[in-house]
Amino acid sequence: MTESRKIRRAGPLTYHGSAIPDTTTDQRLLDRRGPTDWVHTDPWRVMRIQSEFVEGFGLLSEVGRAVSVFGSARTKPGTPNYALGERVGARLAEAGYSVITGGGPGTMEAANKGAQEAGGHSIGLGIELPFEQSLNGYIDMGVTFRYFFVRKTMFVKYSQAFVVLPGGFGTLDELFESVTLVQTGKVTRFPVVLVGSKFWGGLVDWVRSTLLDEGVISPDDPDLITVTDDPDEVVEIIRKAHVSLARRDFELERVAEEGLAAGNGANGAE
Ligand SMILES: CC(C)=CCNc1ncnc2c1ncn2[C@@H]1O[C@H](COP(=O)(O)O)[C@@H](O)[C@H]1O
Repeated sequence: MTESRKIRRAGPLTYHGSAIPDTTTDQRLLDRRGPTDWVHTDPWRVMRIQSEFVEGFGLLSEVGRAVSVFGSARTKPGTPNYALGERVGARLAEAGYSVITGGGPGTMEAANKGAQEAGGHSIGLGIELPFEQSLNGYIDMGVTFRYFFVRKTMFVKYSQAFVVLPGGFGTLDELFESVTLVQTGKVTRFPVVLVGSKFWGGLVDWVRSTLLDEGVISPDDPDLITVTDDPDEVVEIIRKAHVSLARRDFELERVAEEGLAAGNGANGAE
């Protein structure tokens, strides 16, 4: 690829050829080996971070029910895991969920493709990376973020379940961040479904044995994750979890209303 054809997306900006900066926005914020002028500019950077939140909220706030699908950026079309990603995207779309991915290649592309071809709503939340990268070609609504942490907020805020296909460090990061948010009660309606029992089996066994044996997680914690090989079951697990969470909400509301009616209303605090 010639220099002039290279592009890099950073938020609403697209850099071409020699205009592509040597570093990414995240590197300039986080990498302290760089020049120290960041000390003087960070307060201004906050405005840019804020604008990414505004843009993300603006794009996503009217998306209905949605599921985020994660998985390897390196999975090639025509492989079993790519086909699995397509089927998962399609089943979710058929069940009425918008499909949100990281907007990149591999399994992200597969899930977007499956969702789009099934007539669903396909969303990509891309990230500025040090090498050339654009959103995959199966996205109806996309935004490219500069900051990883802003993008991650969007996945959690605008989806009601996480589905995780086989992947590497990025996928593991997204998996464990979501499980931690559920474990600590930061999100309360979040099934986390791993797809591919052969790939995930070793990790799940390790969680159930080593982590439990060492006492570093609670006995119920392994149940925060469900594993399946069947895209239909992915949808079934998510539906069931949402129904039981809705029932729980209804029950909590009923108890609160009864309490109020009996004159013991507690003051809710944010
Ligand atoms: C060919 C290549 C490496 C492209 C990278 N391009 C990417 N574009 C968008 N999201 C990404 C990318 N790489 C990693 N991610 C994020 O991290 C996860 C995949 O990381 P990994 O490949 O499993 O570790 C994805 O769910 C995605 O949210």
